[in-house]
Amino acid sequence: MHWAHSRYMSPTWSSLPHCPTRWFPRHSGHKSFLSPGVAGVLVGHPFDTVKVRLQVQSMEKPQYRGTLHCFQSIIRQESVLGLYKGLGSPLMGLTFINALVFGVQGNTLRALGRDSPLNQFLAGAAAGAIQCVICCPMELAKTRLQLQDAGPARTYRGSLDCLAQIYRQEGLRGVNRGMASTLLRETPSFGVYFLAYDVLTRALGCEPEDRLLVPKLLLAGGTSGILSWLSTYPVDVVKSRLQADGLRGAPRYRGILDCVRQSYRAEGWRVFTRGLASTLLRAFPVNAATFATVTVVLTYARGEEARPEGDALPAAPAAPAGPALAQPSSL
Ligand SMILES: NC(=[NH2+])NCCC[C@H](N)C(=O)O
Repeated sequence: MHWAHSRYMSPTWSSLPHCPTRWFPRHSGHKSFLSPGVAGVLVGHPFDTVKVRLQVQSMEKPQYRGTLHCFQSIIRQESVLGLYKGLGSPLMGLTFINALVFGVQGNTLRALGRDSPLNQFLAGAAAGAIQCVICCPMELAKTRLQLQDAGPARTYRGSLDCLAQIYRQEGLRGVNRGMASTLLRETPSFGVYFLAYDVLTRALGCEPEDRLLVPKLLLAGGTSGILSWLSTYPVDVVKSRLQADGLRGAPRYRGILDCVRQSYRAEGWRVFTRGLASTLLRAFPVNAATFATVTVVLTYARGEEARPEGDALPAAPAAPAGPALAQPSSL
């Protein structure tokens, strides 16, 4: 794979205005708010609720026997709406998060200059770390609402009420509970997320004129989502436990290491795989839709911007002398 031959200079690529990054150009931030976020959240949230319930339940007297039993129990005891508890939080946060993620990734890759596997990972990791500013409080509210009892006994009336109560009682530190574990989860996983997408779209030969482009983007996006969740899943279990801690009684954990130690002692290493099946069932469709939509929309947007009013696309400059460019999979 000729990383030295940037796909920025490929004929199909260079007919567009200078696009500093392979997928998400520097200005993609304000464009990538066009995320398919709402559809993805509506499809994925039930799986996320099941994941959180399985991650946090105590195995001393487990309420759920597994993924399917958890789905059935929630629907039976809380109706389908039980699967959508805490929905407001990701709905409010996701557009900002996706705009931040794709904007930071594109700008960082541009700043790093060379498109290489390491830089793809680093640009994704930077995006993953920065979006934690929104992701952590968003997931704190989501997790607590997904776990709280229903009815008048419920602690929080909604996501904003949850964050407001926590802020009043514990200040900014409370609203950012779980920030360290969120950073530990998101930074490497977003690096894997974008690197995997880059490698897979090249391997699949994704090109603008490819009639199988969208199925290939969906496959690459969904697979990248699964690989990214697998890469740091045990940290996600710890994060959920820390963000749920104290919801029903006195806090149990003194931090990440104490949570790992207590969880392992009580339930063995399998505790760090709780809810994994539901997570992977969610990860594929949500990320397939996210990556495919953002890539196609931005490619179209770039094509539109490149086309001067009424003129044909500028002719691609002759390929630079030297070895033939590797067939780029860039769009
Ligand atoms: N924790 C991660 N795996 N992050 C990367 C994927 C994030 C993506 N927005 C999702 O919700 O699936």
